[in-house]
Amino acid sequence: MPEFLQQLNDAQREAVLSTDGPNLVIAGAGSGKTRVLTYRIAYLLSGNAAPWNILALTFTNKAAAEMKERIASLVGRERASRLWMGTFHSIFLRILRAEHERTGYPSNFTIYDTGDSKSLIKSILNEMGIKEKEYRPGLVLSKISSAKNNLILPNAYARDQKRLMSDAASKVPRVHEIYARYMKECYKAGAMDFDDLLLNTNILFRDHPDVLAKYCNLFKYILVDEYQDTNMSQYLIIRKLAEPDRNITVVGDDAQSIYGFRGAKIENILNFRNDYPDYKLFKLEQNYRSTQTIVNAANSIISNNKGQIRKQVFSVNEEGEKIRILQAYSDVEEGYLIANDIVARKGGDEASFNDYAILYRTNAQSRIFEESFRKAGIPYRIYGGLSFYQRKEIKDLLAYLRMAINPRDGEALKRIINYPARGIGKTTLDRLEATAVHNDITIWEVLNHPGISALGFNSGTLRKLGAFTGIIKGFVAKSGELDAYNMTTEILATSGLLKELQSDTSTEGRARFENVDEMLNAVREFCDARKEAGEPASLTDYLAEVSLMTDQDNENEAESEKVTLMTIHSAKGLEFPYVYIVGIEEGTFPSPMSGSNMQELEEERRLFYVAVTRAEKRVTLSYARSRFKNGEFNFVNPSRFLREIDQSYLSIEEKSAFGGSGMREQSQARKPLFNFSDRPTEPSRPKFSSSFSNTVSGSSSEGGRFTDSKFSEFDRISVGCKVEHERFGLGEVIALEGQAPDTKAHVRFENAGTKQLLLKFAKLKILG
Ligand SMILES: Nc1ncnc2c1ncn2[C@@H]1O[C@H](COP(=O)(O)OP(=O)(O)OP(=O)(O)O)[C@@H](O)[C@H]1O
Ligand SMILES: [Mg+2]
Repeated sequence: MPEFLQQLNDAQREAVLSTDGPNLVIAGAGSGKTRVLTYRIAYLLSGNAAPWNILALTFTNKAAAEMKERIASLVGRERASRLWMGTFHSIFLRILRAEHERTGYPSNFTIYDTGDSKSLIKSILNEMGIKEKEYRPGLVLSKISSAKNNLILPNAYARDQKRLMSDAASKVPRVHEIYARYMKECYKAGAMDFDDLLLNTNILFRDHPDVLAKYCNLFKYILVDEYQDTNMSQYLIIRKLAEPDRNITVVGDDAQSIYGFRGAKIENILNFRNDYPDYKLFKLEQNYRSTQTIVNAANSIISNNKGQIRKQVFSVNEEGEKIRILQAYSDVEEGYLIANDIVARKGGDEASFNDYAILYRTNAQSRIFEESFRKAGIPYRIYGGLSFYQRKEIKDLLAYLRMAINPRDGEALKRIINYPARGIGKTTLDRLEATAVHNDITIWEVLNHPGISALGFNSGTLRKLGAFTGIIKGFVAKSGELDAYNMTTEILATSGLLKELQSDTSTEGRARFENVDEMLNAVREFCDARKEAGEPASLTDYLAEVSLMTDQDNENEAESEKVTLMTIHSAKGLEFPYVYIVGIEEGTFPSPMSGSNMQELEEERRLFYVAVTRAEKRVTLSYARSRFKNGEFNFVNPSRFLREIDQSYLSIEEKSAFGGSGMREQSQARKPLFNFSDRPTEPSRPKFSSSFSNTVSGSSSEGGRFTDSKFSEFDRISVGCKVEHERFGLGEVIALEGQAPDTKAHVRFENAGTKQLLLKFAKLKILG
């Protein structure tokens, strides 16, 4: 037995050593599931298995890279290379490219991201005479995505009564037609969206048994991480590939299933038992990641869910600090509280910014923290959201690169046909597009068709279109010879993009230029790394890598120290010493959508469990009492999840940007903490209750303490006063109502209309 297996506990080692047959590892967070997969691969490699016979599917590219690194350190880089390890999307993209002749797609098919897909749906709606307002492209796309992930093709969709009824209920009864057209357009454009990568793999394996047999033979061992979040499409691929050897090991935790909204099925775990009745079950119970307090608190959260597989999780690490709860008056103040907290705590043991993570429910929450961190001088890195590759100038350049390898790519073409401006207007493009639709060809084919001169364009326009086509053809010709880097510099120079960017000397313009320069660096690094590893560095390879980046794969990851900001979804599988989970309010977390539905609420609770279990040493939870959301200012209630944590693991910290900080542990409080009267019942319409500040402080006098220190300055306020508000700007008080501390001011703002503001929360500056 290799020495490195000593680095596992008995249960983990058993799971690693069971190399043949189906294995299911079900275990709680931080118990070493990913570690078992990693060591299992190392163990297989230290025996007779060849790396190319091992298929390991991870949730992110980053997880795959880290695993590979670890395996290399255990068995040597040579053995660890050539593993089939990556996300479902990247592995099956590779197979679809290799087998493209069977699928009818070009080998260098493009991958449409969500933006491309939505844009295509908009064109289709336009053509069908449907208004975008009536059929929101995002909604249509999510319905198409759900169908694909359940392997329902357009014809089957049109017969699927349940889906048709659901569409009718959402007032979008023609989704099935849009779906059929969408599929056709993607195929014509030589493009696949993310779901297609899985769907087409299923179709490939279904229609070409010889291809399936080839990969079944190749993959002697199959391993899947985060199995609880696989969807139907992924499940079927794995099941097919695992035959006939059935050497399949999956690890997962039903309590961490958080992608139900995207079609992931916890039932896949139960199916595993039915599909492989001779399976071996392994349970890991010791959490190595977190303190006892964190593990116990997380257990108390998840025990509120009815639908779950019961399991033990314990920690023998130190007991650790209690879970802290910070209360802020507003979302802006929440940002400051946390920035101050990090500044105050960093130092001594807490030496590095890398040790801190801020986790939120939705990407939109990041802005407040970005601002407060910037002001406090805290370096941060942000994952997901509007990433580098979604910036306009980068998408423009990427569109040129895409055209160079696949000019049929309609979304890329529409993006750049008149950028930089070359006098090809919207009317021209509309006519080209209409002709393409009418003749069932692509815009590129229209441009290259001899009949284009008969479409009624004047000679000037024809000349401009010809020039554009010429430029793209030049790129296509070169893309076979040049590597990704040389191709990119060539395109920048010849397309006019570089000149366009250089001509804008404004601050924003310079920033755009620097971003493009940064991308050029990234392409160069990509090429160098590929060449060093003896792998191809073509434009096609580069674009595949960029398209398949997940929210966890931060593209400009610097070595420097930074606080991590990310959604809870993208924090899956990761760990940080100090974790802040923010915005724990009804209507934010749980999200407003989950208010009425038990299943969705349980998914939100699992998400909360995932968030808490990312932490090694300390968890800090925070909520605000008011939040600006969807352009509206709302008073909000603390989340029901706070009440669900066993209160013996909590401590409340009262801090405020107005000064004053005090910490009390719950054990010393006289009243239970979350026995508050404004128990949320209608999360989608949060209502304010002034009793909260008393209840949370444990006694009314402490609630009063806040009032005293903060509101005295408002004694000066009167009708006619000029005031300034952080968001609404300058205004004048036109009326006052109610008694302190619940006095409300009606303020007419110069640029924001009249607002009613509760003085104790509004942070008004009185100008006189
Ligand atoms: N036997 C062990 N000895 C020392 N450290 C361990 C052991 N098992 C796991 N760990 C460490 O505990 C942490 C959690 O392990 P791992 O990430 O594999 O858990 P997991 O079950 O995959 O968690 P999650 O459910 O969050 O994905 C890691 O830092 C890992 O290195
Ligand atoms: Mg894991």
